[in-house]
Formats: sequence, C-alpha cells, structure tokens
Amino acid sequence: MSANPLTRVITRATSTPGMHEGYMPGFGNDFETEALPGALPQGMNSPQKCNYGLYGEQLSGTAFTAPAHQNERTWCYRIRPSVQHSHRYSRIDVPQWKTAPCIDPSVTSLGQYRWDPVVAPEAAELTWITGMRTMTTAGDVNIQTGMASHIYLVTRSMEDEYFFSADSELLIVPQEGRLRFHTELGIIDLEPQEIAVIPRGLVYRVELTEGPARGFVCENYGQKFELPGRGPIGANCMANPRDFKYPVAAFEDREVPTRIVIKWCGQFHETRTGHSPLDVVAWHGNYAPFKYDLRTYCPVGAILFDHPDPSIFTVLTAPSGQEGTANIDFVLFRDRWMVAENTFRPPWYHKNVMSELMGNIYGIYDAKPQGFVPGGMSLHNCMLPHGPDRNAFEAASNSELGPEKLKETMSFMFETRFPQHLTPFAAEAGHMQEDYIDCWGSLEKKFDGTPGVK
Ligand SMILES: O=C(O)Cc1cc(O)ccc1O
Ligand SMILES: [Fe+2]
Repeated sequence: MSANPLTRVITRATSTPGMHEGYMPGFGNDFETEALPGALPQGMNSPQKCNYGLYGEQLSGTAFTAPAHQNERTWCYRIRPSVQHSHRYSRIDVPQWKTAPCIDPSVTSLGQYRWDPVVAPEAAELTWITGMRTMTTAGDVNIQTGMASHIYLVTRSMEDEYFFSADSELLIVPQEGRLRFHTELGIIDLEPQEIAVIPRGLVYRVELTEGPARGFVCENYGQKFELPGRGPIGANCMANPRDFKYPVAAFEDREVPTRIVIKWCGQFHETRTGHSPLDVVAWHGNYAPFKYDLRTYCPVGAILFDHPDPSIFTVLTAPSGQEGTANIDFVLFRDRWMVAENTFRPPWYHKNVMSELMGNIYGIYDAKPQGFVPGGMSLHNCMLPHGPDRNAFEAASNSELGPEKLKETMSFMFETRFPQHLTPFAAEAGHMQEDYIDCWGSLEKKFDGTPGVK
C-alpha cells in the first residue's frame, strides 16, 4: 500500500471462532461484523453519537415494506456518509457496456449463435469498467426487469477508482485469472469455479490479483437472486446455504483524489472526491455481497432413466413476479455421474420460451463435444431449436450405457424469460462462429417407414 501517512487500510477483522477466515457463512443471513472493536452499535441502529465518530447509514436493497422474507437492508458505520463521496456528476462514455432496451435494427438476434473466447488485445489496459463487453440484453432497465450478459476482460486494477451500479446486481462467473473485489462491506477474492454476487448500489473497486482475467457477468435489473425452492428434494442438496460466504468488515481510510463511476439507467457518470468511499468500519444486516464455490454444488439427477429438465441444476434464481418463470435462472452443468438406463443421456432437442445463454468455464460440454470451448458462449434464443450436435447424438445413441462420470467439465446457463438481443459487439465480433448452425446439418434421416430401432 502507498506510504501516504493518511492512508490506513484495514483489510481483515480479527476472526471470530467458527468464522471462515475473512468470510461469514450462510445465504441471506443477518450478519454483524466490525473491523475495529466496539465500532458496531449494539441493541440499536442510530445512537446519538456512534463510536469512533462514525456516521450511521442505511443501505436499502428492497423497499422498506417488502415482505419480511425478502426484506434486505444493511446498516453501515462509516468514516464519512456517502453524500460526501459524491459531488457533481458528469456524463462519461463506456461504449461497450450496453443496457436494455438496446435493440439495434441492423442486428439480427433471431438465431442460434456461438462465440469463441474473446481475447484481450495485447497491451490493452482494461479495467472492470472499460473491459466489460456486453453480448446480450433483455427486458428494460427502466422498469427493473430483465438482464444483460457480458464478458469481462481485465488486464489492470482500478486505482483510486470505484464503481457502483444503481441498475443491477452483478453475478460474476470467472473463467481465467483472479480478481479481488474491495467492497464497502469487505473483501472478496474470486477465482474460476467460484461465483460472486455484488448487490445493486454497493461501491467497490476491482483489483487484478492474477491476470489477465476473463469471465462472464449476468447483470440482473430485476428482483434479487435467491436460492430456488427445492420442492420434494427436501432440505439438502443443490446449493446449500452455508456454502455462501459473506465478507467481514474491512475499510480504507485513504485521503487521495478519487473517481467514482456510477451506472444509472444505462448511462455512466463520474464524480470526484478526495477520499476512498470504502470507509465502512462496521456493518450489520442482510444486504451484502457474497461468493460461492461452484464445487460445493451438490447435483441431483436421474438415477434410473430419462434426462430431467435442467432446472434441477439451478444454483440461484431471480424471480420475475410470475411464479416459476424467472427473470434469470443461473444453472450449473458440473462434473457428475450419468447412470440412467436405456436413455439418451445428453440434453434432448429443445425449443424453449425462455432464452438460454450458455458459457463454458472449463472442459467439454456433453451436448457439444466440439466448438463450445472454455471461455466461449452460445445463445439459443426464445423458441429457437437447439440440442446435441451430430457427434454427440451419434455417440450417445450408440454407446454402451454403464455408469459414466462426466469428468472435468463446468458450464453454466443464464436463462431468462425475455428474448435476448445481441449487441453489435456480439453480432459483428470476429469471435462469432458463422458456421455454428451447421453443427446440426449432418444429422441423418434414419426413418425409413419400417419399425424397429435404427
Ligand atoms: O444444452 C443446452 O442448450 C441446455 C439444455 C440442457 C439440458 O439438460 C436440457 C436441455 C437443454 O437445452
Ligand atoms: Fe434448452
């Protein structure tokens, strides 16, 4: 850290017995954490004077009157109130980060699309903000509905620069490299096979700890991600609440020229101030960022026959207001055993009212042994057919069916009820595979009118 005598950075609170180092477990818990002893008021939120001369401030993530099981807010005790972190706002351009509605008449979104991994240009200086590349948008940010999918390419840390999105919470899926999210509520280290969710309105900066870094982002304009109901599966398996980790309080007491970038209704603005906004010394509440290790996801699947709907692999779901029809489902295809008898085991052929955007984190995805590679993406838009390519179909229809482990594989899907619109970047990029649709072209006609298995 800099030698500036006014700079004091407390990165970790002393850990409490039972606490995961630097993190607190439990999805949606009501947490309390302090980076200095006694900084957190006890038994009340707004004492006349806070300890250490801190200011109390509430961050409301849901309407005050949201039902109790959805109500989220966090009380922060900070060196300065947030009003001092924002002065005049001026508009800036972040041309590659798009927001719905973003329908370019010259772009065709109807189609099945697949992309090779995007690579950061040599010598490019890309931060979390300038390295964001929007692939698709859906819905409308102004009515807090829908989503966007992005690829991030980060080659440089944000320095004395901070960001928040008033538009969205961000679900981050790293694919290469490591990032450290320094947030108002603490620090999250993130690497491939983990995900993080940064809530709407939370200020943070992103440090590159191993680069270059690449990954996927789902920007959720709507109701927050929550754990899906497990129904008859019961109280365990899929994503278990204890595996979600929330950071302990950490703060920066740093007096340097600082820039804060704000995403608000699809527009970007900057404001300048003289100190770090990450000055929350203690907090309590349930509106907070978290990370989750995808390797702790316990998949439940077919143990006799047939291929269930991929919704059994839902890690998180963001409701849309219509029951069972998500604004976004985040679905994980991880390594697992395949044991189903007399079954075509890969994903079946499909047309879906929901639109399916997939990304490959690593390994081979069973429906697409070729072409869908780590770092790559695909889109099967609303009601457009998709399914295994010819190689996958032939192999799965003819193989001897014993227990088989799908090894070393991790892909995911952002599935939304809204049609996804391609950005010009997605439609024109050199990384689009023009021949993707041909992967089904050579599927044979086997029907010849005579009965029997062909
Ligand atoms: O491979 C896909 O595109 C996603 C998918 C997964 C699955 O298990 C069933 C159907 C489906 O479309
Ligand atoms: Fe599908």
